[in-house]
Amino acid sequence: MACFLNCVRFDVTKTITDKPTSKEGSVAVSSVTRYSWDDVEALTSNFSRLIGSGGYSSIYMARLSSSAKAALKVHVSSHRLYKIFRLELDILLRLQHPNIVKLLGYFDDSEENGALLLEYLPQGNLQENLHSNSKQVLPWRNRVAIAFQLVQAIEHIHEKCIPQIVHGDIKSSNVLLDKNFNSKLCDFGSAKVGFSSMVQPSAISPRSRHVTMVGSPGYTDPHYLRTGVASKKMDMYGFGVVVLELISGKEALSAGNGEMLVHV
Ligand SMILES: Nc1ncnc2c1ncn2[C@@H]1O[C@H](COP(=O)(O)OP(=O)(O)OP(=O)(O)O)[C@@H](O)[C@H]1O
Repeated sequence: MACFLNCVRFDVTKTITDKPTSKEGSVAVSSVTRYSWDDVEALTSNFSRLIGSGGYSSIYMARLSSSAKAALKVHVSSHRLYKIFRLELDILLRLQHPNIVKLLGYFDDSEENGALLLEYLPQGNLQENLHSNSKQVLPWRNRVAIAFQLVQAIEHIHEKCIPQIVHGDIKSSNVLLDKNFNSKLCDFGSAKVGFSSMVQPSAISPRSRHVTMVGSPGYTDPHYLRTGVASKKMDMYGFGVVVLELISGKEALSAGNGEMLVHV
């Protein structure tokens, strides 16, 4: 319990520059807790329960109090991945929307290590709910609501934030579900903000032979793959694939024959 007393509470809106604001007014998370590493260990009971993992991170169950649960996303320790953590942190600090995962706090050593404390979504991600045999079949009304809520989250980052945000990795495993199966978009580690969301990345030069592209097989806009130019359209392409998954119940990329759903 001592750790909670050590937490630094501050108004993050005062520390952030160049923050996107909503066209409906200035929107930013008003208060987010900055934790020490000791706090992180205490919150997760020494990382005792892994609840998810991704390419860059591991996600652990955390407890804020005896009843309140949260999810702690610990980024893999490295200088390169620290930049992804900072990007995701900076974006989440600025976003507040019912269909976007809420940031509760974070740990940042300003060098290589970072962690995000997020609201806990007990029904896991949409991919598991659609394609795992152990899960109940998702009713049609939930599927329609999830599609509608996901596109509202996308509309918010594209049209209501200044500068605009392109998520860059819309896929069913980045859509989390709360206890009532409401959807929350997560994972802003591939996002592009403002001008950078409309330009060709520097890695894509005529002379460069190796091009680093972000994207998930089955969901990536072919135009982005051809040109490297990120745009809002790449998010809409990913959204279209998720809608196909919701309607058909098939995976974006078949584990069996590697066939892409968009080609079926
Ligand atoms: N807030 C949360 N509540 C419950 N589960 C979560 C939460 N955040 C993440 N997860 C679980 O962890 C998985 C990975 O999370 P996330 O996509 O944020 O990680 P990542 O390292 O950025 O992954 P990627 O490989 O897609 O880049 C999710 O698909 C989900 O199953």
